[in-house]
Amino acid sequence: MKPSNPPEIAVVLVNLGTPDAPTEAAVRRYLKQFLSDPRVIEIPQFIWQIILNLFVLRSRPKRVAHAYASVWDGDSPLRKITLAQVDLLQQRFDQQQLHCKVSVHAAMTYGKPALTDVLSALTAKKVEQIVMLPAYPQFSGSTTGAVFDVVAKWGLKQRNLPSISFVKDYFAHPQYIQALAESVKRFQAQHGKPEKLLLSFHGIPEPYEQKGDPYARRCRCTAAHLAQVLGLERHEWECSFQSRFGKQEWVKPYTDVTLTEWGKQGIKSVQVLSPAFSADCLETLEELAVENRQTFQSNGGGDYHYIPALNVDAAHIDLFESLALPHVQAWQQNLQGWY
Ligand SMILES: C=CC1=C(C)c2cc3[nH]c(cc4nc(cc5[nH]c(cc1n2)c(C)c5CCC(=O)O)C(CCC(=O)O)=C4C)c(C)c3C=C
Ligand SMILES: [Fe+2]
Ligand SMILES: [Fe+2]
Repeated sequence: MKPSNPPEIAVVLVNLGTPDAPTEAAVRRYLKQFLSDPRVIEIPQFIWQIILNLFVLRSRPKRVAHAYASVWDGDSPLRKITLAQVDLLQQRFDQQQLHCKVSVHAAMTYGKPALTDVLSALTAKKVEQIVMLPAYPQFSGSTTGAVFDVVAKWGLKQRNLPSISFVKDYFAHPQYIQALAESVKRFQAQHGKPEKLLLSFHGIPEPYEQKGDPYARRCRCTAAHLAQVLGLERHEWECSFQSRFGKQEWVKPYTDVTLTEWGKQGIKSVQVLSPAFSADCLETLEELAVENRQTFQSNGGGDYHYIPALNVDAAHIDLFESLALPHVQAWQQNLQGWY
């Protein structure tokens, strides 16, 4: 028997997550959830939970809440931009000649809108085809892997499961590289070409890479593709890693160390792009745009500019559409007998 309504396909754009408010209490709640994920912190949980609760969650939330307050724009930039991306992607699917209804949703691995709530709401609406689009250009177990985990854990509690497909990542997708290149060219048309372009990616602990996480290799690959499309000589750009957390070694070179060295060398102008972030957030608007400027300039460096993330650029939404559309079309084929 056919269902009375035509089937609906859902696309879920997932990002990391962010606190509900720029307050110490909200940041503590968010960090507790985020940093309790064994995908993020690979220390045995019984030891880590003691360190987390006795030390990290006592000292870090106050400082980090202050940083969030400095970038808060009525809401967390990460959530605001993700919601805007979803609206634009919905408009794209509304314009497609498809037989099924396609609905686009925002979700976060930690915080709100919670991915588990989005999945439950979709199944309550009898949506049986879901395309997961984690907005991480470079796969890492600590980010995209964590999205898989949330979906799998949610699935453990469901008697009737939807069909779910995943976009793994898009670190060398020509539309992604082209969108980054165009954003750099647009920025440089206004601000001129710098002596150095720094491609600064969020880091991961070095042992994660040694154990097989492909993230840092994919970042280096994105950087090399982008430099090639921009026609840069090797001395004109560098790839580095930022946002270290904890005491262990992270993948290198470090962004702050690179900027310190460049400052000391008297580099006159630097532009920084952060291709791992699909939306501007604390790590770009505060750490890159403010903290690292200070690091570079206090060490003798000159002009410093942060180039915004792809955010709601039309080329970025085009890319999301290209990534999700083949999955939507495949589901539509499967559903053909239903309408
Ligand atoms: C071991 C800790 C961490 C790993 C591994 C890690 C990987 C990782 N994170 C992102 C993207 C984002 N991270 C953000 C914030 C953030 N990241 C960590 C720690 C690790 N990240 C912390 C503790 C925080 C919170 C802020 C702080 O306390 O310093 C954000 C921003 C969220 C926001 O609200 O704006 C993003 C986005 C990637 C891509 C990644 C590895 C691939
Ligand atoms: Fe992070
Ligand atoms: Fe940071």
